[in-house]
Amino acid sequence: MPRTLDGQITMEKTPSYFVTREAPRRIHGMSPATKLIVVVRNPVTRAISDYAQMLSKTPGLPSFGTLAFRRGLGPVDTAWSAVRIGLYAQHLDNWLRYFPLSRFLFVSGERLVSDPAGELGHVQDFLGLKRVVTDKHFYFNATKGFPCLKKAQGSGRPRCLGKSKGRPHPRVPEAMVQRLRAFYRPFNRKFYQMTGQDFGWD
Ligand SMILES: Nc1ncnc2c1ncn2[C@@H]1O[C@H](COP(=O)(O)OS(=O)(=O)O)[C@@H](OP(=O)(O)O)[C@H]1O
Repeated sequence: MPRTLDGQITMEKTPSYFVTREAPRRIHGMSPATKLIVVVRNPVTRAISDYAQMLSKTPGLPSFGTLAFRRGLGPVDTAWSAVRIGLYAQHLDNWLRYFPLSRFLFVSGERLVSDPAGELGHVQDFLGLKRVVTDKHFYFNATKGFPCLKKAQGSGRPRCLGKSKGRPHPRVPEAMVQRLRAFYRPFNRKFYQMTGQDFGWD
């Protein structure tokens, strides 16, 4: 990590930290005062999004259903990373052995799309920053189907996230979606209890 002067904040972003067993111990060892921001979205949509990303890198991958369910139709395969990552309560359990809940901010991935300024308001408050980023900074880009920045820093031109963000998802049969929803429900409920936040996925 780069050195941080007084008045500066160093940020590091890696999605896999949240699900990496050794990460909480190591990060706590580096600084127990670290603030932790976790963006979570409906684990079913998350799994499909993850699969879309895998498919973009490995065309010809087996179907979503083949990977998500053992023997194609059997129980949900929690060994598959796209499924396992969505077990947020289990991952959080591992972190809470090292950090109290007060060091976490959980950002709703859904609200980050529907109300980016609102979610970033919480982020700024959590970090003890003045609310500099507001709804004035965003517009909804109908082509992209997502909010984008009105002016990117340094260029003054609008800026959307890249092609790998906000990709179309492959169609997954509704029955599979429902089975996954039912599978995640108890884990989601536990996560709502642990965080004191209802993310509205059920
Ligand atoms: N403003 C805006 N523009 C585009 N995309 C947005 C935006 N806000 C949130 N998202 C959601 O971000 C999802 C991709 O983020 P990831 O966490 O998968 O990215 S990464 O793991 O850091 O590569 C991506 O997921 P997919 O839609 O499944 O591609 C988006 O839903």
